[in-house]
Amino acid sequence: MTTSFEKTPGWLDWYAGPSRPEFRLPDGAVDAHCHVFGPGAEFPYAPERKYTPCDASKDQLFALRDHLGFARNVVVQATCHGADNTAMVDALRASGGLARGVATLRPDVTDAQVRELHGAGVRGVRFNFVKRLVDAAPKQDLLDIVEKIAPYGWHVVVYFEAADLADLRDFFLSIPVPLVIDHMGRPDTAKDPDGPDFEAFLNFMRARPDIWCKVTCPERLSVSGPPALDGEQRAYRDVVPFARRVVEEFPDRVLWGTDWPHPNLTDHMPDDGLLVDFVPHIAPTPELRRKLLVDNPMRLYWPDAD
Ligand SMILES: O=C(O)c1cc(C(=O)O)oc(=O)c1
Repeated sequence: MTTSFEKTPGWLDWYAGPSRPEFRLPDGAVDAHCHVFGPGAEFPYAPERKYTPCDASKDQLFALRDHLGFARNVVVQATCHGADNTAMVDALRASGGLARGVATLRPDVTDAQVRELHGAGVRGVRFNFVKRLVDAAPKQDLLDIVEKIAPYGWHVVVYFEAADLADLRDFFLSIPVPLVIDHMGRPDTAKDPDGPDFEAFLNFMRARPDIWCKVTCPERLSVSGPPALDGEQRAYRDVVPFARRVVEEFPDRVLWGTDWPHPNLTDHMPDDGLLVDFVPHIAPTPELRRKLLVDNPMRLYWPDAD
């Protein structure tokens, strides 16, 4: 049986034929936030999904990895697959150890299932608080999940909007495993990077030494652009001061990734080669770049690698 899906109206497909980055990634660089979508005919999208994407397969992801010069991927379960981690796990298994994963779990997940995911390369669970992407889960359910993953040394990836941090902060701090924040907690980049809102985010990061941050998604966070298209080397300038503050204050707990295939962008689809060229602007020294792209993700996802 062939299953076909109709993309959400206005869906922007990932950028075909990205440029080769001018910035040469350090050896062993990890794309620490990316997704696979389906293909829907093989790995159907979840009935409870809030969007239906274009397909973005593991082979296409691995081709992008090689083209951009990354060595490894961290594949984060996309919400369009709900808690069915099959497509993500299939990518991990096909990667020959070059991909780790972050899963979505339900509270009734069994220890045997967590163990199997661990064996496939999953090292974290994602809790999503972005209302346009998921319906809210009861906090107790999330804490029950934490109890099940903690023995495996996993972390919790949290995705939330800046405006919700004040309400979520105490809950986050009650989670007894490391936390990884998606997309810098989605700051409003029209505001002052030195103002009280971003300071509240930085203060949250200061609250515990095991809170990590992905300084990702300038294409999502930028208000004034310009977009990473047509060779633009000064893309998303308004996001730079935010990301740079995080990288400079927390050099040992920042991660970077492409966010390919960039779900739910509505304005433009970036050239991923030019997105890689954004990195030196937020991590201005070779040492910061090595930490961001190699040392930190390796410590979190491949701690046993040589
Ligand atoms: O902002 C988004 O729309 C988004 C969605 C997803 C997902 O659907 O999993 O993941 C992301 O990292 C970002």
